[in-house]
Amino acid sequence: MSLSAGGLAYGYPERQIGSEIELDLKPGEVLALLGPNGSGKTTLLKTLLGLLPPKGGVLALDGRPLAGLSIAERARALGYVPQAHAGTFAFSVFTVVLMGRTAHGSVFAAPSGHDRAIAMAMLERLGVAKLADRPYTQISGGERQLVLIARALAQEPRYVILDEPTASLDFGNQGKVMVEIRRLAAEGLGVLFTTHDPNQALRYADHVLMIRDGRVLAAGRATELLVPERLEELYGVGIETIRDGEGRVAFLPGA
Ligand SMILES: Nc1ncnc2c1ncn2[C@@H]1O[C@H](COP(=O)(O)OP(=O)(O)OP(=O)(O)O)[C@@H](O)[C@H]1O
Repeated sequence: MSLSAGGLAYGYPERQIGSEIELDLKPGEVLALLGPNGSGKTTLLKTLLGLLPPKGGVLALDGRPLAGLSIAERARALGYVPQAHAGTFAFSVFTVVLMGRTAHGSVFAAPSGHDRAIAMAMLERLGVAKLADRPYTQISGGERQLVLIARALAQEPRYVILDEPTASLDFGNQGKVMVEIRRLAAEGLGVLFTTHDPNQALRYADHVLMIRDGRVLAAGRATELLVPERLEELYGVGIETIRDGEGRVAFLPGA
């Protein structure tokens, strides 16, 4: 069981962004994807989700080629939390989360009581149940991010893919979301997230995939890969390492 890519080339119709990507995300595991701006992280996520067709190589979900799965099968397996943008339509927050349930029913069927209960439970889990009746267009960027996570979880997927899930969150909510990510893995989901913060990857991810210019720079266990030399190579800046008395480290950019 895994979400895997082998020799994957990916990009847009007119433009290849990355190639030779090897990736294997197992249930119960957290994988952090790190790379400089424009290195191809979001495009890779969209390819793993089946939103962009691969330009080469193999993509498989639990051993089956991703391209052979129906949209509904994919939606039941893979939850996606995109970077939060202001919505166009003033659906209520509750309706946005309820949309995550369409993966489990007919697009035309009315949501069941069970669907509504799950949507509300996920809003509560993310601490935003009080926003349920508010228009999605009239909540803050950070609140939108939490609502999008609730929507992905309402899908009850086996894998969750999050694009910079903490980018617009305050310090407290960053911690809350990262703890939630660990909790999802403990419940058996495979979790893949992108981040610009190596400290977050070190603290919350089991494995790390570093990409630069669409190529794998390094892949492996977070504790082994997240060292200053490697981060300097990835980001092209000096890195300062802070250590506490118990051997824990944190990194600061621009040393
Ligand atoms: N729709 C598109 N068509 C063509 N090229 C695109 C498109 N969207 C993004 N790109 C290009 O693809 C490359 C990778 O972009 P991508 O968004 O995947 O990077 P990223 O690593 O997620 O960046 P960031 O950390 O800044 O969010 C960039 O050069 C970008 O300009």
